[in-house]
Amino acid sequence: MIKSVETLIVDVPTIRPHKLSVATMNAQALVLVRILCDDGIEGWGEATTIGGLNYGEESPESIKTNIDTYMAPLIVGMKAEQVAKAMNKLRTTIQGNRFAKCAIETALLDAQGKRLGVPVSELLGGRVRDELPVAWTLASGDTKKDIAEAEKMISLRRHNIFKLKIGLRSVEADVEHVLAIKRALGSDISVRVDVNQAWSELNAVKGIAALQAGGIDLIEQPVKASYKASMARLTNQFDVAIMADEALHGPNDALELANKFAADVFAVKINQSGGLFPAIQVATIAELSGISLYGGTMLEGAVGTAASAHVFSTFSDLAFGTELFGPLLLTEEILTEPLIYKNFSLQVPKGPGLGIQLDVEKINYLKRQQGHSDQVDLIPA
Ligand SMILES: O=C(O)C[C@H]1C=CC(=O)O1
Ligand SMILES: [Mn+2]
Repeated sequence: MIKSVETLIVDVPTIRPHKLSVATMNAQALVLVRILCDDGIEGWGEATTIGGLNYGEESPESIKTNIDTYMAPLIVGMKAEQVAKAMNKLRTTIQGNRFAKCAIETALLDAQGKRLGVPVSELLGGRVRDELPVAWTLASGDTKKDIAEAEKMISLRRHNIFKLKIGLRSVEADVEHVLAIKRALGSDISVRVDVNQAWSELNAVKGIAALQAGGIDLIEQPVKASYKASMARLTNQFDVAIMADEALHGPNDALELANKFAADVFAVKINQSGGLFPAIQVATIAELSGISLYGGTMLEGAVGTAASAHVFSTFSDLAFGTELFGPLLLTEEILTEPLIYKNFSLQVPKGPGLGIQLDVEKINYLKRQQGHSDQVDLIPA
């Protein structure tokens, strides 16, 4: 039986300012969910947003409040081993709130995996890989610093795929920045861009043409999420892969984008999809439509990253790899044993459930005290 659902917010500073077109992040707020079951098993889940409400329509505070007030009472007392039934109750009773639902589904699956002695990946159909290639996002905003950061990552054998956050400056300035980095890193290194919806279609045509000519491999969400026809025209016009990210809020969007031929690649995210099973549905729609897959992140900490890794490990074709670097952007470790990054990849945990152990003392020390939401360290773009 599900005995209790606890939520807490943990604010963790980033290792450097992370500059996106929508916000500059100096910290990440992890919303952690702990579900206690009457068989003594506990499960952990996590939701994160990017820049409070700058990126999406849920905030860390809304996730916590909505779980505490509306979701927990619906599932407390239900059978903990009936994860699908509990999630069905939440999904049929509560509108939206994909991130909150994802955190709860993660915690229930973590507990269920521990109960059955199997990794979450096996509850999702089974992993086909134990390692996931991991891109790093260069987002200092400074060309020289980004090149130095990339070179360091390559020499550490931590990352050989780099994604650059652009869209704040003029198209010309951004293209110059990206191509300077591509030239410095050479042809063996994959360089991609994420525009985070910042371009008009006209700017996108200009920018993508120049980036394609300069050897860039992937263009992520160049225009607004709602401009699906525009995404379709860009996908049709250019050889370079166009990826949908913010346009993908779960399986229904995936179906619409696939039907409109509006992307070459889907960035699958467990939080944006509304949970681990909906994320798998997004991937299934992609696979059935000939769309390539990329394992995305909402800059989750260790719990959400481990959960994402279990999901992505089930994808047979992960042509563009993943960007599961969230924990590496944070200054504090919240696991007793950190996730393992080596040989340009993240190892998918092998133990029961998520296969991770939370450092509860550390989490208690870091957790936001009630009424201190002003701790969030955010600079709007
Ligand atoms: O992809 C996004 O839009 C969000 C996120 C993922 C990596 C990163 O730096 O930001
Ligand atoms: Mn993106």
